[in-house]
Amino acid sequence: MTISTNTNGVKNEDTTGFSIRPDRTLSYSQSTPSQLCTEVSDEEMMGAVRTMLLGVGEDPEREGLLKTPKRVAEAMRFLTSGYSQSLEDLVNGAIFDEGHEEMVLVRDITFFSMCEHHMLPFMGRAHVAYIPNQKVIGLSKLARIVEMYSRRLQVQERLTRQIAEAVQSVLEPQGVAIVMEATHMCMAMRGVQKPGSWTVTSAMVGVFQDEQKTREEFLNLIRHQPSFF
Ligand SMILES: Nc1nc2c(ncn2[C@@H]2O[C@H](COP(=O)(O)OP(=O)(O)OP(=O)(O)O)[C@@H](O)[C@H]2O)c(=O)[nH]1
Ligand SMILES: [Zn+2]
Repeated sequence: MTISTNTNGVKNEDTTGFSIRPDRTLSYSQSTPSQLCTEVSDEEMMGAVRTMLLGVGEDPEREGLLKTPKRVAEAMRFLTSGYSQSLEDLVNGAIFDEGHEEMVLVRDITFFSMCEHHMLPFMGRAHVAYIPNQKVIGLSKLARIVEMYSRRLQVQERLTRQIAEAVQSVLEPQGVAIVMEATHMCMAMRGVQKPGSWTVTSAMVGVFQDEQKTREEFLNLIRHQPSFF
């Protein structure tokens, strides 16, 4: 099976050549540098924030900034907490043998991540679909998978692919389809300064890649706006 990842469109050409083999579903991109995280103490992280405050010409001793290093260190720990989670713990055995073989789609899963180039946020919505091979997964677990990989330093393409790989590895379904739509603060607040631009990435596995009809059904379902909220 091959995952195709595309930017600025949801067409399905295989642009990456990335492939999942049964013997390496947890490839490098799934690995977590959690050991590195624990080697740096909170005090060291706070010291680095203090240095940054000095670097931007601020006075870390002024009242409003006294607790800022601690707050920033805590915020960074939270925003990267996905490094210390595992897929197995997250799924918690919530896989059910339902004999279901039709598409399951959880759409509009909001996510917040941080770009690894600038450590600035990018955020948007993820749409996660799969076609079961008898087994289904607890719906919230799909959102939790999105959350775990989002809470790391990322590029959107890798994030999209990791979610697809994760669903594939825990369920072994007939296919997985992911579309992520995000806006990047490093492109909005700084640099090229283009607020309002959206980046769309997709990853298609199995039948979603092989069968145009299945892919189109998925793309149609995420186009329609649900009306409840
Ligand atoms: N493909 C991809 N690029 C990203 C993502 N997040 C940020 N980038 C880009 O990473 C690139 C880094 O480019 P550099 O030239 O090294 O850094 P820079 O000088 O800060 O670039 P500018 O943002 O153009 O000012 C920029 O083009 C960003 O838009 C992402 O998720 N995917
Ligand atoms: Zn960036």
